[in-house]
Amino acid sequence: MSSFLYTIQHFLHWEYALLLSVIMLSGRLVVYFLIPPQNPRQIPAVPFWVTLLPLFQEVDQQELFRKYIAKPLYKHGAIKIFFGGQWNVIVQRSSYLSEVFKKEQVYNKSGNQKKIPHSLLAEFLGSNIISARADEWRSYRSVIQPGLQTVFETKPLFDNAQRLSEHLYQMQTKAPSHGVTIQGILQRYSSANLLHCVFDNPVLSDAMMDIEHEVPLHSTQLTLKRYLFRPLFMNFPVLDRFGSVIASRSKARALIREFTTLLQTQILQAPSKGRSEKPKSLRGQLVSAQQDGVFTAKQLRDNLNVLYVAGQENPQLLMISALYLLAKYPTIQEKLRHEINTYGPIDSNPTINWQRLPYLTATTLECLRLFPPISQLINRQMAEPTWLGGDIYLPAGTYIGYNSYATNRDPTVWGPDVDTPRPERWGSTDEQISANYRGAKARAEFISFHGGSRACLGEKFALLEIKSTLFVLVKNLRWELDASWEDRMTPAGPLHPRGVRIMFTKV
Ligand code: HEM
Repeated sequence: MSSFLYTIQHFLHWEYALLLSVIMLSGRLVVYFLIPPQNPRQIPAVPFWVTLLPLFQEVDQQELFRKYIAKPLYKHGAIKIFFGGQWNVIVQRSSYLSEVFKKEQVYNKSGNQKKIPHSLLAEFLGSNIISARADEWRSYRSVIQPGLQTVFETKPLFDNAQRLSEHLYQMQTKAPSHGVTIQGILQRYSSANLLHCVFDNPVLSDAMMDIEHEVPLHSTQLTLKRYLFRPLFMNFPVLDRFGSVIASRSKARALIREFTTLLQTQILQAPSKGRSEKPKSLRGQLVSAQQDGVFTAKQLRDNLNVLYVAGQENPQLLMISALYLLAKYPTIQEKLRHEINTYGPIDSNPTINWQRLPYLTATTLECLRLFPPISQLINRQMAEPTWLGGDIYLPAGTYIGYNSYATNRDPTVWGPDVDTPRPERWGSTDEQISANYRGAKARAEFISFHGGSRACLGEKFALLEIKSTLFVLVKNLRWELDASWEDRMTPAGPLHPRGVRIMFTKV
């Protein structure tokens, strides 16, 4: 009997201990994850559940921003926000951002490979030119910068844009009662531009524009994006620790390997057929860096992955938003058409004098201001405790980032009509627009391409690409939003119109 009682008591102790541990662990998790840290004390926190809402319901992140984030963020210039399984600080005010961009050694770049090293995102992009810092970054930059800050040809961009406008029109005539879903074709188009102009591969570029046929690089990238950016894993990357027992994460890992191999074979090792390798082409720079021992095989792989993804994805997002804005605001589209038509005829190998197209430049900048493709990014960590702008105490180790969407729409900078597209705000002549653009970037009021020494290296190419695209499309087509498409933005990730459908007619 007594041994029976002992067993029961023992069992109860064991049960209690387990229960207590579970309660304590949950308590610690709640405290760790959900209760914002005390510091920085000077700024408020967005309730943790706001960033988790897209996991549970259909939301529009533009509405979430307006409802829960805009007011405290604009009031304090920075805010605490729960993202990627941890608390971070998002900086919005230009004067604070200028400081962040200038003091690299205090506001250390710290990408996913440091922040969440076990995650699939870290495995995919590793340590690369965007996320690395100090000597490692300088070494990457010495190789990559010459390949990106070269003179790009306009002809391949115009040729591809011409094919794009024909495809869009054909897609429209095949299903005349519905708007064209532009996202997929724009992914192929921006890949084609990047492959031809930056990676010096006209053959693969041509295949990308042949939309009747599948291109493995394109289809694998599409599937990989679907698997990699699952909201649950974006919000709780710690779950990637158990990736080997979660079928969808194993699949994502396999897709990363497949995509990486395709990039290596099709870009770096591709035969030189149809290629007129330029002395400092990005492809050539990368290949030489490995041959000369400047890059290890892993560094080459990580940088190629990030260059392809950033170089393809960001222009694609910008094109989606630009087509959306021009569809929604026909007056701007017509004014642009008028400027382009008065430019006069262009020959088959166009050398465009962009200075004669100020409204096109201003429209491009206005699209970039309203919908920066990288709408929010948190990839810096405090190397030491610092008072940001003398106002906000940031302890060492704090993760900080920026929200370009918020900074680019700051009403104290851009005026009360900040949410309305108005290309005229940039000026009417090329000189005015260039001066305003340079000034807004220098003051960190327009941060779509970031700023300071870590500013985007692809800016020149991206601007040429989007201007060429709009030039040809506006000349050939007129478009409007499909009235049956619900005008809403993506629930999470890069902020842009979700699945936008557009009706095209010939001009
Ligand atoms: C509309 C198009 C683009 C936008 C809006 C854009 C935006 C940005 C932003 C915001 C950053 C800074 C990221 C950070 O804070 O860590 C960046 C960095 C970078 N971007 Fe872009 N990007 C675009 C196109 C491109 C293209 C086409 C390429 C190359 C093919 C490119 C290459 C780079 C590189 C190499 C960096 C790293 C610069 C450094 O840290 O030294 N980008 N870009």
